[in-house]
Amino acid sequence: MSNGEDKTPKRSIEELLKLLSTGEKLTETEQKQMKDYKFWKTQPVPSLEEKIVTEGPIDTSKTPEDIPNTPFPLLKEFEWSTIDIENKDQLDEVYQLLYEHYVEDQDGTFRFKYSHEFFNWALKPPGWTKNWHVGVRVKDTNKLVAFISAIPVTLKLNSSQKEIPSVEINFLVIHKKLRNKRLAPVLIKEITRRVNKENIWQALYTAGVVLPSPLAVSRYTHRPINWSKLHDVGFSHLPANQTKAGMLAYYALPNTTKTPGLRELEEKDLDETFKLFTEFQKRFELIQDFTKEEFNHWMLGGKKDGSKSNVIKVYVVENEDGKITDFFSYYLLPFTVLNNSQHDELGIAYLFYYASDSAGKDNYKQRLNGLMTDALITSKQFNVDVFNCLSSQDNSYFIKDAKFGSGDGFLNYYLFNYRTFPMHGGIDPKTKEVVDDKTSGLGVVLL
Ligand SMILES: CCCCCCCCCCCCCC(=O)SCCNC(=O)CCNC(=O)[C@H](O)C(C)(C)COP(=O)(O)OP(=O)(O)OC[C@H]1O[C@@H](n2cnc3c(N)ncnc32)[C@H](O)[C@@H]1OP(=O)(O)O
Repeated sequence: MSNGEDKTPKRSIEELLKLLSTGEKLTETEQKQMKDYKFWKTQPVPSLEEKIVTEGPIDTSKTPEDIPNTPFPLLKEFEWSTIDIENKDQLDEVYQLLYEHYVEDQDGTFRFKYSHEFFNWALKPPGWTKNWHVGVRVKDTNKLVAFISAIPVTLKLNSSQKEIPSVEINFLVIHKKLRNKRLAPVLIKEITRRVNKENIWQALYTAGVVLPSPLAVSRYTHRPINWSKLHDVGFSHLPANQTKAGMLAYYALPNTTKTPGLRELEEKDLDETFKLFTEFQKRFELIQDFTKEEFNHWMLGGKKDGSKSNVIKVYVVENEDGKITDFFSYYLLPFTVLNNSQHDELGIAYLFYYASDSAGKDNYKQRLNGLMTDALITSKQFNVDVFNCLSSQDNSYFIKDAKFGSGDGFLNYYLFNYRTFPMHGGIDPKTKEVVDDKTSGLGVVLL
């Protein structure tokens, strides 16, 4: 390290990704056996060693009437609190809890910089209900110390073409001081109760930790956009045989996009883009079966007043005949950087949904590479420093060529109360390396 450089310990970019995958270590958790999952072994999920022979729901015995009307008991110091995220103060409390406790960063240097706009997008898709934004408070002080959320989704498995009314579970968080006290199972049971009461029996969720039992595993990859800033904040180290100038040159991107007809999505494009997307999604084994209304929500960032979203960015390609042939989208969720003299924020983009009518054709790989390079280029104007994507979807067609590097964070995908055959998550099951040019089974993107 040269004189005058920041004293922040240098983290490899791999460690950044680990951080983004909520800091779980695969090797430790992998060793845990089914009998050790005291909570999960009681739940309707496939066990770790189970060979799936038929797909379908696990427990079909219950009806909403069988489900208790009252919340699960909590220790007497705590109480349940349904969070009204339309109330600014309550939304602030969720923000604060996630800001301080969601990311497992040992020295507390990096934190997700959520915004109200982000939550309005993530937690309020069509059909959302306040009842599924579940908090736990300390009775004495009213302090919010835990949270879990569900949003309604319809899932579809290519194998059966069956629609599965479900929820997506996300933003499970417990205050650091209340960890390892078995509160997570109580939160999970309570959200299950609330969802079951609405006659929904399946859920999709992802986690860095290995639980019984992942239906697929994918890997985080990241593409430096502003390498020198990543280096400044300690995310990227300089490889021994490289110079800073060499790294900058390697990751340099043009200022203008290359795909003819590429432009930002406008509301008038939504119908056509939705059709293109729905067709494209048939490639994958597990998808969210979006309604038009849901698609509009996710693409417009939940904005109803026609103003532009600061969270989700969507671009379409319109050909010479005025037809939408491709689109891509990514969302922005920056990190706040603490204790750094040069930077207080790190811009991070996450690849979201995309589609191309060249899928399955000879030029598909080339087309996708062009589109993703354009995605990287467009992201510069939103101060993105690193662009992330998983090895899911068709991402292995461009990850390597577009200079995404593999992180050591992995993301496990789970279905609650449903058995499916294992799906390809874009990595080699043995080496865990991102494969080349192979459609994964995963057509779902969770925030
Ligand atoms: C039909 C409707 C169904 C709806 C529900 C569907 C299921 C939804 C499932 C939730 C999907 C969430 C999706 C996301 O949001 S994934 C993001 C999770 N959040 C974080 O990583 C933020 C930082 N960490 C924390 O806040 C805590 O460490 C959490 C809250 C994660 C655990 O708190 P804590 O560390 O204090 O532990 P405990 O003593 O209370 O409890 C220990 C038990 O909890 C099991 N555990 C640990 N981590 C997870 C995890 N990420 N998913 C599921 N289970 C998990 C663990 O194996 C053990 O069970 P078992 O090993 O003994 O069996």
